Amino acid sequence: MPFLSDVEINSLINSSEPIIKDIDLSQSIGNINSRIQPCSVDLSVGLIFLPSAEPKEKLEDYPRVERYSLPVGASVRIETKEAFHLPNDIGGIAVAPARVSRRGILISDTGHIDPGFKGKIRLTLINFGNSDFLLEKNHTIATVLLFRLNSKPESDWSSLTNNVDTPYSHGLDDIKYLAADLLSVEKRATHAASKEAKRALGEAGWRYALFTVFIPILLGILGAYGLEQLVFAQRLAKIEGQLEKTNEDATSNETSKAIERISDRMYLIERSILLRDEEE
Ligand SMILES: O=c1ccn([C@H]2C[C@H](O)[C@@H](COP(=O)(O)OP(=O)(O)OP(=O)(O)O)O2)c(=O)[nH]1
Repeated sequence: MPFLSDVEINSLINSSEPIIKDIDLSQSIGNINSRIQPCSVDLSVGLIFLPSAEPKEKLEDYPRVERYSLPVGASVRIETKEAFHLPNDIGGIAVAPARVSRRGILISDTGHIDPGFKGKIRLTLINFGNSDFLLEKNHTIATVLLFRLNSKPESDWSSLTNNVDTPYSHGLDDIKYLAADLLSVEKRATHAASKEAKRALGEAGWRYALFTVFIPILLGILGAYGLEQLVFAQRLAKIEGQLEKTNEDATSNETSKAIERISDRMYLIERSILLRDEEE
């Protein structure tokens, strides 16, 4: 099964019955940006069909655009700009171009193109990367290796489909099965963020209480009993050190333990002041 070279592909595209229509031939073979590569053809984005959170009744109800920034975890259906008009002895294998897959974009249904296939190719793209991926009309989105069969098939795509041109809805009407936000990234991110915010607020609340309530009360007690600061300076230094450590603690569990230790110390200080007062 020999693959077609750039020379063969070029002559079949430029023949009286072109095997690919609507292809941009402004860059000639030998140019890195040429649509015709050594043994393949690059296909580009034509239309972008956006799935909907709520499945719609008709294909026409789904938004279609020529430019779209595909969010992380989202999927779209793409129709190529180019249309195949393959004879019955030429088939193709569609693969994702490296520049697309390197960005974490999975093309879920690249596969074979039947000999005799007539029409545009429809692809499903899912963004598994960590950043939005810009899709735009004329951007390369698939690479197709073309091959010639060793012998003619008894039945090609055209005869399988009763020689009717591939219907517009072919490979598009299943858009209703696509999830708008495949990995529910947005939902999960919001949940994680609100959980983290609650945790942070909880810890901050404790720290705020320590600084604004307990410490002033303690200092008030010290002042009221006229005790020399030197007597308690060492203990206060320990409390401050403990508070600093509390700020650095990574988990709420560690924070709670540190707060417990500080509270115990404060209780002991308070008791020692009261005992001293009774003795006097
Ligand atoms: O990613 C692809 C792969 C193929 N095709 C086209 C060319 C192919 O000749 C035709 C049928 O492909 P396939 O035989 O793989 O699909 P099927 O599920 O067997 O048939 P159908 O799509 O009619 O259900 O669809 C696409 O549009 N997109």
